[in-house]
Amino acid sequence: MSALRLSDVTASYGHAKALFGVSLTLEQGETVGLLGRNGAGKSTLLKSVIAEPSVTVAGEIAIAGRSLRGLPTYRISRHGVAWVPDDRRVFTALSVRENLELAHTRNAPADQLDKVVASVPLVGRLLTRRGYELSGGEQQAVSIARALMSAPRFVLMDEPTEGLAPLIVEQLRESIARLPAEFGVGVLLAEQNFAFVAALAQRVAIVATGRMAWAGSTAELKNSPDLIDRYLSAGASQP
Ligand SMILES: Nc1ncnc2c1ncn2[C@@H]1O[C@H](COP(=O)(O)OP(=O)(O)OP(=O)(O)O)[C@@H](O)[C@H]1O
Repeated sequence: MSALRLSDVTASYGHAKALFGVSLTLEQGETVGLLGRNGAGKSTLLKSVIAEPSVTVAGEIAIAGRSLRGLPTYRISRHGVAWVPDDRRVFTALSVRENLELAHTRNAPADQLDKVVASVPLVGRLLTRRGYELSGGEQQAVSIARALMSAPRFVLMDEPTEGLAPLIVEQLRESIARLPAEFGVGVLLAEQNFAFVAALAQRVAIVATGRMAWAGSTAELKNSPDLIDRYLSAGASQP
């Protein structure tokens, strides 16, 4: 089991800085919540890890002590980091099965599709459907399933519940809950939905205006209404 470690990471879009010296560790087999208001820097942190081209990153990001510095996105993916973007990016003209098969890499077991479908059952019922026929929640399930097709060590999810109905959010929660044990992955869950994070994550980090504002156990945050008021969006669901 290895860890993904961010140390003193600074990120900017051109001249505009969005992250200021952020540090965070994610172990394989655990789920960590990344909370914060709109514009706090959650997506930027995930994009920094995968070296998304719009972001310029300084500081250290490493897996098991091996630096990812300077590597392009596809190489970082080969090191075992998968990203579930907030806009889901399902190929609309392809079937769900084709969307998943395209993401099946050589390092992953031959039966990875069966394993993924067992963990994300919603996707199993959709295999012959085209991307354009899917609801937002179904697209989200496909996006998560696709991330698993490369047998990653770490999965970075960007607001998977955004805009989704409670019933499908519950199905996604059940699937995400299985991932650390069934795939051995570490899940970094960027969210504004605190109830969703609290149901899945043992630890939580809060970013505010690009800085790490607080980090600790989910249980501690649940019992800290002042922190919730200060750092989470008004109306963020509470457990
Ligand atoms: N492509 C971009 N170009 C310039 N600035 C950007 C870009 N993307 C994000 N930003 C800025 O970076 C800061 C952090 O944004 P980010 O998207 O990381 O926040 P977030 O916490 O994910 O918010 P949300 O919950 O709204 O997605 C914000 O000030 C935002 O305006």
